[in-house]
Amino acid sequence: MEVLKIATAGSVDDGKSTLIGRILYDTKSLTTDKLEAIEKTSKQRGYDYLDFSLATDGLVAEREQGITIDVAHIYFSTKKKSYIIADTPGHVEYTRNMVTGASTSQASIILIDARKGVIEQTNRHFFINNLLRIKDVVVAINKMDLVDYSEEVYNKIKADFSELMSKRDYQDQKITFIPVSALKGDNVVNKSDAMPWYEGEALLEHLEQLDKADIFNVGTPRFPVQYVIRPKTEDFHDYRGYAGKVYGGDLSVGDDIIVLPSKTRSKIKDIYFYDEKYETASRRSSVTITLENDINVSRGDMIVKENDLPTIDKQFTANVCWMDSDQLNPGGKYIVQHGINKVLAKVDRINHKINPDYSGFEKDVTGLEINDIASVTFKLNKPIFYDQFRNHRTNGSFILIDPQSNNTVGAGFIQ
Ligand SMILES: Nc1nc2c(ncn2[C@@H]2O[C@H](COP(=O)(O)OP(=O)(O)OP(=O)(O)O)[C@@H](O)[C@H]2O)c(=O)[nH]1
Repeated sequence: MEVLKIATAGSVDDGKSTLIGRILYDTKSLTTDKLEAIEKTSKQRGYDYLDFSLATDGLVAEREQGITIDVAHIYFSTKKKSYIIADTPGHVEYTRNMVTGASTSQASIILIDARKGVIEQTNRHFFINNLLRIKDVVVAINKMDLVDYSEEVYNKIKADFSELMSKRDYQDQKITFIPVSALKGDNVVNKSDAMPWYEGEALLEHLEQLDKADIFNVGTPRFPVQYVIRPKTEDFHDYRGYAGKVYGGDLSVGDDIIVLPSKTRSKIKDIYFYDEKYETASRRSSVTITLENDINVSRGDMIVKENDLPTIDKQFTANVCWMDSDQLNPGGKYIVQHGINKVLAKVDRINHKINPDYSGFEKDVTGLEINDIASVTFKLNKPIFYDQFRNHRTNGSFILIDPQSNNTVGAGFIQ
């Protein structure tokens, strides 16, 4: 079943927990004991409604105590899709968590409290959605019940948000505005009668009809070889299979390919999934490939289509989100982990720091602090095969590892 990962980030009390709880409740994804606990606690607190924010309370409590949870993941399914909601707090000190949550998401929900409208955190959240090329963004204007379901309020927020949209550099992003009340359930899973002026879909209806082709970057296939399979048995004497996952596009039997870095040419002979043969390996599937020619392919090599090569270089510039309490400085040495390859890299220069609220750039920066986002140029001690992040999310991104502590200290998106 298709899996859709959605990033959410919001500021305190805009109703994110209630919205997620409402989705879980209306899709019947809550367990009976959880539901009973919500009913009981809501009653004890004297509410005449169910407090759905309690559905994600366990996660919230953990986060407040500072235990383990950086990004909480919530799972539910409908008949059509499986969903993963990556839930992060929206404050500036959580920028790195937002980046982590959003970097693997295909869609995102930006929540706005109808009474407050567009606030600073809305800017930051939208900026990260742009930086990470999230294709489908839902702007959910919540608490509509508290503004008398007013079309005027909705239109004003929509107009303010559209001003933000004029600042973004990623124009392919689809933005959908939905007026909701998470508490009352208006336009969350079910379409509401309270806002007859709104002609669009309810939030979940919108997510349900998102087409794979629209939200995933489909195009250029990249196949990093994770493992070379050479069974030394009589039956499979000449067998050499290359196991890995196809990223970004499909590969088919008969495709003319090139193996990097050797640039040897061949053709795809067979594609196996377990012991079944397939004509095509679609994007994100894990398969074993065999080639027509007997050539030398090792773990860490990449199989790509002949007419569609990535950049092969020892230098690149990337937008980096710095995640460590020690500064990143020019001259600093880190390990770039790009796919399964690890290469030693040196920070050549910090080009500029980017203010994540769309207030511009800062030049002449001497170091990056935790949660900073900046354009950084790296020099590597051997070439890697990369794409621009805008064209290929997997092959255009990497993590930075501190060679001493082995900690992940940053995430990067190649420009
Ligand atoms: N009237 C009304 N109240 C809402 C709505 N959505 C949320 N609330 C209330 O707003 C308050 C905050 O909601 P939460 O869901 O806890 O907000 P949150 O954004 O998850 O807050 P944090 O977890 O603290 O970040 C609660 O009292 C909710 O009952 C809504 O659509 N209408």
